[in-house]
Amino acid sequence: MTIGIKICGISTAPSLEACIKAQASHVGFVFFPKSPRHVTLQQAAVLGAVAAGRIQRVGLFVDADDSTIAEAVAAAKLDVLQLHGSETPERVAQLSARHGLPAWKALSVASAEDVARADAYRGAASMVLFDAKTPKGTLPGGMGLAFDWKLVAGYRAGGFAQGWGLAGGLGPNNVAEAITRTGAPLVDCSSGVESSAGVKDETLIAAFCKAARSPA
Ligand SMILES: O=C(O)c1ccccc1N[C@@H]1O[C@H](COP(=O)(O)O)[C@@H](O)[C@H]1O
Repeated sequence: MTIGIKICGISTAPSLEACIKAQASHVGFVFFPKSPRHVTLQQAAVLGAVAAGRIQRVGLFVDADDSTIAEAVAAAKLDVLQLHGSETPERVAQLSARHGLPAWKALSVASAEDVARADAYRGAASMVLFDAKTPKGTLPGGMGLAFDWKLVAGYRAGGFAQGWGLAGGLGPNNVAEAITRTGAPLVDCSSGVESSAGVKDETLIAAFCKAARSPA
């Protein structure tokens, strides 16, 4: 099985090139002003053009309004929407249909009940992305926090056309074990390949991608 690898929070051309060189499948551009990884429309347009046809471009949004999403899709020529807030199944389906793009729904997980919430998104989202629950008042992701992988081990993603993904606290040192223990077909990493918040490290990007293709 070819593992999907998404590196999120790309905001510079060198880090984008590092993802392509390391053969990641997706890069994420964060359209959430509270994030240290937020990109402007101008940055997104440049990065989106460089990425075109070389790697899939994912736009990350947190309960964003229609115009924010429409402007980002147009600027970066996004291939995928990643909805990382409290978007309902109806909102996910509406955005996917409006933009003609697959939509990934991120769900924060701390219990089996949180994982079961994915059922409501079958047929609406093309993928469910399980991430750790973060403390109140902090970012809803990108915090380097992991959850108990046992909760999603062997997850059956029927009804999600693109399957499912694992995020939260992944890095070069634990991604192989995470894949082996959960069977996740896609892994997503942001802070685990950074030297400081929002600053990607090209060596860590390469190490993460290599480790993800070498299950423990
Ligand atoms: O990366 C961010 O800044 C971010 C902000 C708001 C929501 C999600 C965000 N990132 C996503 O969070 C997960 C886990 O990140 P990490 O690897 O634990 O740092 C990942 O899906 C990112 O896409």
